Amino acid sequence: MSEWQGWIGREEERRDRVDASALARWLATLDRGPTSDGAVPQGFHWCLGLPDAPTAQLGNDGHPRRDESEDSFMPPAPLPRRMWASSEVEFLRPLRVGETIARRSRIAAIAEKQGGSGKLLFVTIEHRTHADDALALRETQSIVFREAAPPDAPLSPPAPGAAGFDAAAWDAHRPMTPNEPLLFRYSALTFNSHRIHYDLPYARDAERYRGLVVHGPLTATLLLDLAQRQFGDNALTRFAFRGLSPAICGEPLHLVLRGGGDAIELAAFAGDGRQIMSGTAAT
Ligand SMILES: CC(C)(COP(=O)(O)OP(=O)(O)OC[C@H]1O[C@@H](n2cnc3c(N)ncnc32)[C@H](O)[C@@H]1OP(=O)(O)O)[C@@H](O)C(=O)NCCC(=O)NCCSC(=O)C[C@](C)(O)C(=O)O
Repeated sequence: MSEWQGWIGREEERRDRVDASALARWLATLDRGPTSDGAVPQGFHWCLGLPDAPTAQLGNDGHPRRDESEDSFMPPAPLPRRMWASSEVEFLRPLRVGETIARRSRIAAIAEKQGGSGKLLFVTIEHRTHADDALALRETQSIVFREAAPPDAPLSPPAPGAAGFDAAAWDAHRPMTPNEPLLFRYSALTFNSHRIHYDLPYARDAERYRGLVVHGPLTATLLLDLAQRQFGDNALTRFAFRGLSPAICGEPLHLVLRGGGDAIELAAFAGDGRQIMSGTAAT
């Protein structure tokens, strides 16, 4: 039996409210206007039910410390470098300003794997989000913990090559460059104090990234935004994404999609063609 068996099934519940001011800040962060019907655009749910551990209880990476205690929801992964690996979201009904949110989360699986980059520990969490007592969203999220990088490890991802990105194969393309203010605003919106997103010496020296890392849910939110510009606000019934390689702040990011109906393909690429994220969705 895995040493993690006792953590499977552990649950937590967080309560929140869809707040008009938070929504206004989210829309400003994404450079977009409100929806025509007043509902909250898809992607905003990642700003709800946030971790609120006191600052004194944060670990070296800026996340709430993970330990064996009864109040710790996340298992005490011995691997220090945390990343958001993937998510599968089902949108059952749009959220509206003023609604009361209850999100129940459950540790569904913990799996050790050997990856090309070293030892990996995947923690899979199932979330159920109710808005005014109606089930509005289901999400299965995977967080990955990676082993420490030796202090002289080459910075990752490798410096951009020259190949370039080809937009011709896609139906919609939004080029952009995530910058420090965008990353700061997204960290603030999600109350995420993970240092890889704002502390360059830490990101480079402790975790061996080439620069500040763009949040996985921010890239996913930008893809959802692209899809909603194409198909309409709250048009998607499901969205799944997988982080393939870190996006670096200050470097070009190409957000693309193609297809329609139940066969929408989404992706994010770096300027040199390195794929950052893959995704699928359906209307
Ligand atoms: C995760 C890395 C290190 C693995 O890269 P690797 O080369 O070591 O692994 P691999 O050899 O490609 O795969 C090994 C195994 O892992 C699985 N696997 C591999 N990748 C995934 C994935 N994404 N989701 C689910 N499973 C995955 C893969 O299927 C395989 O399983 P198998 O042995 O059973 O066949 C690499 O893919 C990578 O760097 N991805 C980018 C992640 C990223 O940039 N996330 C966003 C930034 S971090 C963040 O936003 C944080 C936040 C918001 O602050 C916060 O803490 O919550």
